[in-house]
Amino acid sequence: TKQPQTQTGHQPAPAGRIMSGKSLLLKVILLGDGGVGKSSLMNRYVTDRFDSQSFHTIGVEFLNRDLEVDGRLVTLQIWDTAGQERFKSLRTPFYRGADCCLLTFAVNDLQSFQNLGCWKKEFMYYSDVKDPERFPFVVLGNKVDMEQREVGEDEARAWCEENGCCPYFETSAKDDTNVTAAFEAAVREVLAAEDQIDHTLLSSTIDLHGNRKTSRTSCC
Ligand SMILES: Nc1nc2c(ncn2[C@@H]2O[C@H](COP(=O)(O)OP(=O)(O)OP(=O)(O)O)[C@@H](O)[C@H]2O)c(=O)[nH]1
Repeated sequence: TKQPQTQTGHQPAPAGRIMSGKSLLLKVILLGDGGVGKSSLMNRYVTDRFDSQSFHTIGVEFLNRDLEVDGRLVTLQIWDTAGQERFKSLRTPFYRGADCCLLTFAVNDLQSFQNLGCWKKEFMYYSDVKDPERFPFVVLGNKVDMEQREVGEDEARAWCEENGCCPYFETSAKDDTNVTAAFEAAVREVLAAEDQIDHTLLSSTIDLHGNRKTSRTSCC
């Protein structure tokens, strides 16, 4: 059984990597159309509950959960945003300081899948991401418990490959399918991106003019 430590709030997290006690504090943000199940995924992961009557989010909310990934203690601060267009100005100020973005759609809603690119663009526009090519995204195809699908798994995986080779998870907040795996993957993506930066800095060279030279490897 899960024994999460939770905390709720409505203040933006400070930007940058900070420690919460002995654990690393990571901010992940859930984006996607209204009704795809962002709040349900966060609540399933942190409180192990599912509400079939959940209300639309207004603005943003966050919950914390402590976990250990590959021997590292992490406090995951999960930000759930309002997917409805009318709440755009309330959610975008909270994109800053995110360490990972979880782009979410519902597999029974083609439009929500087609909008993934818009969500990615919106995130990149309002966040303070320094290196867009290395920023970690994870894609979640939610509601896989529903019988009628409008988006196939292959189609979703192809989109992920074309859009930065981001990991893809088919989830159900209702049945608790792949929810833990998806959030843990987000943490691993952040840690891997940091390791890559460290590695790049270590392996880079300074040329005669004082410029740092690095060679970039493919993400796939
Ligand atoms: N069958 C099924 N229903 C789900 C699942 N996840 C969420 N729902 C339902 O879908 C509806 C919308 O879920 P929310 O979690 O509120 O969606 P949201 O993306 O947070 O919506 P906004 O707050 O408007 O952005 C609710 O009725 C949920 O119970 C799932 O995995 N399977």
